[in-house]
Amino acid sequence: MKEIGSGNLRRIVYHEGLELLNPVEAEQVYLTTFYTALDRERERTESRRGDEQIAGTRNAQALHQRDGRIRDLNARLSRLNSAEEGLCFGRLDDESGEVLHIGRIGLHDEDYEPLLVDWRAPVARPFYIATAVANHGIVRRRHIQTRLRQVVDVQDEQLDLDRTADGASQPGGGVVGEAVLLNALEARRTGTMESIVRTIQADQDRIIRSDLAGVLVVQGGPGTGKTAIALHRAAFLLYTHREQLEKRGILVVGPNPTFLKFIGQVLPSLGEDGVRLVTIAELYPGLTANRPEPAEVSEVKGRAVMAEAIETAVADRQWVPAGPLELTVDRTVLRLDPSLFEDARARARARRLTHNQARPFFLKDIIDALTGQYADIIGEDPLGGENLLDDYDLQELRAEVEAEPAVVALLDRLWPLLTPEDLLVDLYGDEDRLASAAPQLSPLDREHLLRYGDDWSQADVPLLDEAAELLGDDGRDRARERAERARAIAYAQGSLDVLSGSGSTDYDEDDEAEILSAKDILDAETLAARYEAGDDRTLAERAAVDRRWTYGHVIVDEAQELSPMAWRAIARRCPLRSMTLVGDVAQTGAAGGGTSWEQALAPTFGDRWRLAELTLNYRTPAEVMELAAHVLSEVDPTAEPPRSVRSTGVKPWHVEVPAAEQAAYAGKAAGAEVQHGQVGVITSRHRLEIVQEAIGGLADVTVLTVAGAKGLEFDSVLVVDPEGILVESPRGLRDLYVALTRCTQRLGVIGPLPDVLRDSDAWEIRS
Ligand SMILES: Nc1ncnc2c1ncn2[C@@H]1O[C@H](COP(=O)(O)OP(=O)(O)OP(=O)(O)O)[C@@H](O)[C@H]1O
Repeated sequence: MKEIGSGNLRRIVYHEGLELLNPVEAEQVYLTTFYTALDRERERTESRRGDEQIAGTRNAQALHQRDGRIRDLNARLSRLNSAEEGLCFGRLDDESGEVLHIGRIGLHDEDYEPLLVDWRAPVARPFYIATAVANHGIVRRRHIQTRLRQVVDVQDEQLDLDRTADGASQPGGGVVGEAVLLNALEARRTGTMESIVRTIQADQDRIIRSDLAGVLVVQGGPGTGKTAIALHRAAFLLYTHREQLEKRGILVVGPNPTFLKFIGQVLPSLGEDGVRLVTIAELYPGLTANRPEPAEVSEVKGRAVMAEAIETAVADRQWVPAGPLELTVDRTVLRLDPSLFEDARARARARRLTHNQARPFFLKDIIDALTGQYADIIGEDPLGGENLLDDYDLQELRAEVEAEPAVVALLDRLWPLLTPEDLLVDLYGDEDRLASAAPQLSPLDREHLLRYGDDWSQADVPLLDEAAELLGDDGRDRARERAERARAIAYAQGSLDVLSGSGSTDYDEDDEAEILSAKDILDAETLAARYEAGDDRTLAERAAVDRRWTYGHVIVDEAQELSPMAWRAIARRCPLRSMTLVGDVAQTGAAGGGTSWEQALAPTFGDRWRLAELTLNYRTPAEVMELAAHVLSEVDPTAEPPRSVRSTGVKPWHVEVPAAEQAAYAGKAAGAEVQHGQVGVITSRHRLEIVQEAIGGLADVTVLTVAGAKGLEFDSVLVVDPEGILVESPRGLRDLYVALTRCTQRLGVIGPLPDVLRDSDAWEIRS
């Protein structure tokens, strides 16, 4: 598509006399033109794809290029399809009367002149940031509301202070497109997050368009749009740096699977794939890490000292016996001194390889020594002459030593081949090993780690990852490479079959020389290249099975929850350190999470990160935020609560019911609240089951603990047993703050009020 020059708005005049129409009718004319262009582009793309699919070629390289083109066309088609809903939503008029329409994607007319501008293009930016004071040359911003392919409303903001326009409003309240924004915020929630592309605010836009390079931390209170921004930033970065990011992709890390489901549709609705959404538990391929464990255990596992503990645990597996050892090979007794092992270990370690990579070098040293000693004994010349064995004999002896079970067992004890899982199972299962590897931990902390079994919790994942780095290839990676190679061969073979089966296809004489031959198929390098081109898995699928996959950009949501060990695992996935980390240190629930960004990030990133802050709350009504602010001031007296952009006029309600009746009351109240939309019932961990039973699968009602509710939102929220939430975790106050700030409209609290909320007259008291 033709690029539009920054700040140089094109005049687009399609129909004479448009200005005589009312704004809705005038915009309808434009909109119809855009949809015509969209349909045309779709048809063109479909027909190009059809042509590619039936095109015959006998040239192997051309075949692969064709597959690549089909993939690109598919991506283009899904982008076009995703733009159907709300294709155009804005218009800018500049001082010279030029007009620019902003949409979900860019479109051009038959002459390749720009028609509709992608919201991410630089020229679209004034739509989000222009104000009457700094208008970027724009005199009017128009918000266009559509349903299906019809314009239903337009709202104008006059940005030229000298002009007066009929029906045009001045931007107010510090927000852009106030009426449209408030409409969006008032709308009932659907249970999944939606794109905010129509109403991104100026401070959010600055973050979305911030440079790709470096670590950007976005701190903002509840509802300030951090998640929404992080996802739109991913879409922006993919658009702006497509070449760079398409190959490596973007990783989005979220707190739990429910949250990932909640946000999962935003990027596809913006026409973007190439993004992998995961929880920390999924970072380590081939493992399900869902074993629940007490918070204090996870906290110990997340501490930075565990990196040293893992390193020492690996070193401890490179064992040197305290005294001399004797081994018998074919009735010959060999005596081995500890210094032999020490020297071999020092030489192997000096190679600076991973444990498994260094192993063969260590083994070779020991076997050389054993074979030498063995040969000295059995080849000794009784007459005192030179050793009687020749090279052939020595080789035989060496083979004998290598095969000797006692030698194999000894070598496995001295320097075993280890998987990360082996290392951790052995470490957790042995008090002495733990004491040796983690002397920095107290006996109680080590007791927390002590366990038998090989199932895993989320907090184990960063430790397994750490171990994998130090141990290196344990043979599984090679097995994976072999499997990939087998896929490549199958792919090449498939191509060959297609070629040999398509004898009737026309082809150039020149192509003949390049016909895939058996020799080509056996060429590993060619195969690898072809495999890349022929791999039809999505980027997310390829990245998911490869622990060492590194991404072009990493986004972490609810980043305050990550432990130092989790940060190390994340940083490994992005050596370029191009990251966006969004969160709120006042909402930290995990015992090992951070309560200040400096403290959380220093061990991994030092001070090499930049901070952006958000202060407006788009979710929680002012009436609810006023209450939540009491809790925040207990969490951190210096923290400023985010300012709600709207109030609903509805007071939060509270009812004091005895503990035994709270669940039943919640069931009744939830039944009444569903008339207002999606209901979230948030309760303490120990009341979860009983409240779930009382709700009994009511449609549009979700029962969760605070940890499960992180990042989510509902039209109405019922907080059941606030005291329980407060006392059952050392971060109880922060948990209560999170629970109170999940609603977009209405809040009810069931159970005795904690002191921090008691004195407020913001409540409607129910009996
Ligand atoms: N510019 C905007 N236009 C419309 N809606 C917005 C805008 N910014 C935020 N929102 C809405 O506000 C709500 C809160 O946004 P989001 O969940 O991204 O906030 P958050 O900062 O991640 O919150 P929390 O920290 O509480 O999880 C969402 O419904 C989101 O769509």
